[in-house]
Amino acid sequence: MGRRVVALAAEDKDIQVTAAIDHAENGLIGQDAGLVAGIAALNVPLSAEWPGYASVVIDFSLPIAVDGCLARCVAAKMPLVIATTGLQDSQKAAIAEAAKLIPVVWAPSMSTAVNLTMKVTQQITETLKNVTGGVDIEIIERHHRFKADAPSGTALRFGELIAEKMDGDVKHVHGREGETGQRTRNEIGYHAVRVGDNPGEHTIVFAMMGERIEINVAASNRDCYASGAITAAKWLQSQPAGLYNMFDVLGLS
Ligand SMILES: NC(=O)C1=CN([C@@H]2O[C@H](COP(=O)(O)OP(=O)(O)OC[C@H]3O[C@@H](n4cnc5c(N)ncnc54)[C@H](OP(=O)(O)O)[C@@H]3O)[C@@H](O)[C@H]2O)C=CC1
Ligand SMILES: O=C(O)C1=N[C@H](C(=O)O)C[C@H](O)C1
Repeated sequence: MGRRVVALAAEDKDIQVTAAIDHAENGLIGQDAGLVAGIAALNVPLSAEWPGYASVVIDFSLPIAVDGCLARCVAAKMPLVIATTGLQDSQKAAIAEAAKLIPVVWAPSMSTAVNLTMKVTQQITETLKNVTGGVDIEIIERHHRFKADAPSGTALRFGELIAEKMDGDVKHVHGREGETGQRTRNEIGYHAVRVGDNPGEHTIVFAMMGERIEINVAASNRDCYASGAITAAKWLQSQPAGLYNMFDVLGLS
């Protein structure tokens, strides 16, 4: 993702890429970030050192890197867009604390299509939750074989948003195996598929007795996430300290 963010940001006349950060052991440290991204040289070396200041920071990394990134941004008062998924609850709490001091956009999917689909699935849930015979809601996500976390942050967010619209306690069930017994009413099932180079696909199934709806939202490539993060970064620069998500950025709140 870092490569695509650099490449798309470099094409944007309103953006100057001033730093590209990775960890010190990365074999590409010292090489030009533009060349690493497959575009012309930017005269910005990929570095493990943070700049003193940048007007906004975009983080696509690993959970282990997020705490340090957050600390740097708070110390230098830099607005931060966090796209990394698979975070621990303690890290989510740290993000909320940091957002009291700096503006933060945090979202498991920067894609416009995904965020719109989240709204649609909430609407469907509200309409179907008390349908005669009941509705079973399951979330199937597909991603590339390199993905390190499961289920995807986006699938979990779909589940949270859908659960907000259901009545009573919701049980989140991750995969099924063995003598599971019959499906209970108030559960949401999650299924993580890892295949080839899939850039991200989510299918939300609303199944009733006799008919069903399946909503599928799929990326053709990863640029929807990179350009969404860039849109978020531009928007964030004029916001006060606070915790925002892509609904806020896209005007869907
Ligand atoms: N919100 C969204 O829309 C999207 C979110 N994501 C999420 O973004 C994250 C990154 O995805 P992706 O680019 O595919 O993953 P990659 O593993 O390809 O990239 C992660 C990068 O972070 C680097 N890194 C590791 N540790 C550190 C550190 N301490 N400081 C700085 N950089 C570090 C890695 O370096 P090295 O390879 O040397 O370890 C690597 O270059 C994932 O959590 C993914 O789920 C992805 C797409 C969209
Ligand atoms: O790792 C990925 O590739 C993606 N991760 C995000 C997630 O976990 O939801 C977003 C997108 O689906 C791509």
